[in-house]
Amino acid sequence: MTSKQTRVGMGFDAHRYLSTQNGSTNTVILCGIEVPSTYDIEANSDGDVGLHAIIDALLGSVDAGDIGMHFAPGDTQWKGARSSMFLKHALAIVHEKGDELINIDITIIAEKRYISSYRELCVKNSASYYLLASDALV
Ligand SMILES: Nc1ccn([C@@H]2O[C@H](COP(=O)(O)O)[C@@H](O)[C@H]2O)c(=O)n1
Ligand SMILES: C[C@@]1(CO)OP(=O)(O)OP(=O)(O)OC[C@H]1O
Repeated sequence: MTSKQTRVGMGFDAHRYLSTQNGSTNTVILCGIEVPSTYDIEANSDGDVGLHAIIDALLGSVDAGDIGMHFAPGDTQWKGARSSMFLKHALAIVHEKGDELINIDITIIAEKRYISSYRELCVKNSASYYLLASDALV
């Protein structure tokens, strides 16, 4: 008989803000959705800090390294890449190892802009990537 183990992964990411010429039409990507922002995010990919942190947590939970080991920082092939693609890769590794995702808890630290009005959309959208009910992603 095999016993089931619960593994916990912890992820973190931080990106600098950049000024933008686009003014009020500018957006950044957060948990896969476009959020209006008067700043840009400095990144090689789409700079989705939310998904990058989750990807690190997923990879860490199954001892599969971190995001930079799978998608090298600065590699031009990832220029502007959507982070949902990186996430798909990390999830596939979790599933290949016979593990399943039960719950995600994510904290976004951003003094500007105030993002609570996007919270529900971010949760619903992120949960859809994992086929999780949105109450499993908080
Ligand atoms: N001092 C460091 C910092 C990062 N890495 C690798 O790069 C990846 C991306 O890191 P960010 O800080 O830019 O998010 C990270 O996953 C590491 O693989 C490093 O090797 N040394
Ligand atoms: C996935 C990568 C690929 O360039 O994306 P970045 O946008 O550079 O983001 P970061 O969180 O700094 O590091 C992860 C990188 O490996």
